[in-house]
Formats: sequence, C-alpha cells, structure tokens
Amino acid sequence: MITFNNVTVQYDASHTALRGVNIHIDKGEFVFIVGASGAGKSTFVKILTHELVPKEGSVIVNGQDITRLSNSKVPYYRRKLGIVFQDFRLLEDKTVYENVAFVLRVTGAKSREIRERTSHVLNLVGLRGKENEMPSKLSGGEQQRVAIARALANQPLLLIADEPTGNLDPNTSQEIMDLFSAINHMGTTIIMVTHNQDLVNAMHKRVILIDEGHIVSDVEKGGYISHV
Ligand SMILES: Nc1ncnc2c1ncn2[C@@H]1O[C@H](COP(=O)(O)OP(=O)(O)OP(=O)(O)O)[C@@H](O)[C@H]1O
Repeated sequence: MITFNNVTVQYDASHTALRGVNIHIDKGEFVFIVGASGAGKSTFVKILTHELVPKEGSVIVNGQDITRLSNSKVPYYRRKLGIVFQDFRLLEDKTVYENVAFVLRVTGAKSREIRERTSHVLNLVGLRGKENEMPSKLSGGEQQRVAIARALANQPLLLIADEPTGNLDPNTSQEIMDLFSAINHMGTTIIMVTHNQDLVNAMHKRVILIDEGHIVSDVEKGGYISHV
C-alpha cells in the first residue's frame, strides 16, 4: 500500500534528512517509526502527508506516485489520510461534535451522513455523551480521542500518528494505544512515530528504526531502546 523507492531528502547542503530510504508497508499493518531526535522521522511523515515532496526517489501510496501529484489533486489525496498530532490541534471554539462534523462538511457530505458518521466515530473512541462539550473542558486523553475520531471521520486508508501520547500520562497513553490497536484490528493501516519505548515494546508490532536518515533496522514484532 505504501512504497518508498530510494527516497532522499536534502534540506540544504548540511542537512540531509533521509538517505536512499526503501520501505514497503502493507495494508492493515501497524508500524512504529522510531529513532533519536533529528533522525528523519518527521521528514518521513511530511512526505506521506505531502507537505514535502522529495526530489529523489518515488513514493507510491495506494497505487499512486505522490511525488507527482498535481496541486489540484493534493486535497483529495489528503482526505484519504487521518492525522493525529501530539498537541491534538482541535478547534477550541467548536464542540466535540463540531470538531468531527466539520471535516465531513468540508468534503460536501450530506447532513444525514455527517450525523451518522460523527456519532459512529465518537462512539468508537468512547466519547458518547461528550458531544456538546468544548475541548478545553476535556482531559488530555479525551481531547486526543476527539482528534482520533476526527481523523477517522473520512474513513482513511491510512492513519498517521506523530507522537500521539507525548502530552499524556502513562495510564492515559496506554488507553490511547489500546484505542489505536482496536482501530488497526478493524482494518486501518497505522503509522506511528513515537519516542515512548514502553508503549512500543508492549505492542509487539513492526518497528522501523531511522538513524541519520537511514533505515537501520526493520523488525516484525520488534522493540525499541530509546537513547534520548
Ligand atoms: N526545514 C528544514 N531545514 C533544514 N533542515 C531541516 C529542516 N527540517 C528538518 N531538518 C533537518 O533534517 C534532519 C531530520 O529532521 P526531522 O525533523 O525529520 O527529525 P526527527 O527524527 O523527526 O526529529 P524529532 O524526533 O526531534 O522530531 C535533522 O538534521 C534536521 O535538523
């Protein structure tokens, strides 16, 4: 479903973020991307979200080379992705329900579909009954659940999570990881960047370690020892 062929990203003469990266990720996989600060993880994510287009190599997502997408196709490509960030990035002036419904509305979905899908994903992440709350009244874990519901609203092919537990305590982090695991069991491919070695080691999923722009290990049911 995702293939990186010989991808190199050089920001400038002294910063090469990825060096000849080759990766294949199948539909339905749960993959951790780990590595020290500056290793190239965010660059990898930015390529997938099409914030950054590598000048060398190709990146195939669902049969399409995203390094050759025309500008007009980028919004349609992005709709196939769900993205979850460390800092939640919710719309603070909108309710929980509206944070999710909003992303469906911008795609032109019909009212009934918006109602049904919003309720469905909010139930899925365990937020039934919180629809009318404002984000600031929720705990960090609940806010991340809203962000996950929003990411799932468009039934993405791929869910990308960049350090999703970075602002959460250990128990809440584990609950959020359990939620990602359940979502993956329902069939969604997940790529997660994290420094949290305890969570990675407890999951026994594929672990890709990046170091100075190189993939230095790629292990099914792997683990991770963080040196940061
Ligand atoms: N916009 C930029 N301009 C120049 N160099 C950059 C830019 N963005 C990243 N880099 C460099 O590219 C390399 C990889 O950075 P990247 O942000 O991908 O690392 P990371 O693994 O995500 O780090 P962290 O865990 O700290 O987020 C680093 O050497 C970084 O300094």
